[in-house]
Amino acid sequence: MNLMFFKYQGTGNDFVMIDNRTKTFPKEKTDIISQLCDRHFGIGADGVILIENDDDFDFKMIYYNPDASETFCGNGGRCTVAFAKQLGIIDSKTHFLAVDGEHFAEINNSIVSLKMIDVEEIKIQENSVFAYTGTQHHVEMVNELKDFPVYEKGKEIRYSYAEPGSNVNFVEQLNNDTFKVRTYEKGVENETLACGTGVTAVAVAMHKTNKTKSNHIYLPVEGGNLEVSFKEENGIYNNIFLIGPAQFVFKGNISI
Ligand SMILES: N[C@@H](CCC[C@H](N)C(=O)O)C(=O)O
Repeated sequence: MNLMFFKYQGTGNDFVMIDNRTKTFPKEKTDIISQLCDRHFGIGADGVILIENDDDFDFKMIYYNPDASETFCGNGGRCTVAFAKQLGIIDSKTHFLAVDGEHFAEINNSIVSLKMIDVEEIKIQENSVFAYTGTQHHVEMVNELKDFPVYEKGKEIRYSYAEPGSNVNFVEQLNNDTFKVRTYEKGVENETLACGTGVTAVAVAMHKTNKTKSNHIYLPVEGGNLEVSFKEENGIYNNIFLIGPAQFVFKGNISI
């Protein structure tokens, strides 16, 4: 079968995007997902995203990690909004459905502001924080993040959580509202250049543990700069927005 794909990236977190409104993508063949993401034998990506029709929303986003596990992806969500605009499904504002629920978003000159789910689950642990932001995130502060062994330590911590495990974010505070982040992603099983649900977890974790009083946080990552703004009411974080660039890279056809 010949498959048309679009490649997008958001702060270096890159995705193969497929317009599956015709429902022709063979979802049951999970090895195809890994093949498409393979950087040597496929297109190369941190995940695969399908856009499908939905009766009640502008579209439905389906996200797969390279190991074919399904979850939500923040940068993927931002890229999906840009892709929906390129396909002519939306103009500048949208309301769409994903595995973690509904999302609102707005796109202006390739900058996508994506409303994330409310964060109710924030667990303060001995030297870290765990937060659920559409997927599982461990947040830990370290010194000298530039030289920190993100892959080795991330892999160890990722498997210390019960199935499905957790993504692992290492953080260094740069000033009162700015935190540098490097993330080990489960499902990719490696460090990626950025993680949207990850920086969202970092922003709420830093606020919750009084590392910042700001509700608009700047998050430099390996692939660029992200921002997260939020409101906090009785320990629950709502009106959370993940903000950053989402860019089309190229399109093509691949035989699967
Ligand atoms: N890069 C993503 C997160 C993708 C999902 C993650 N690997 C998981 O399994 O939870 C993001 O931008 O949020």
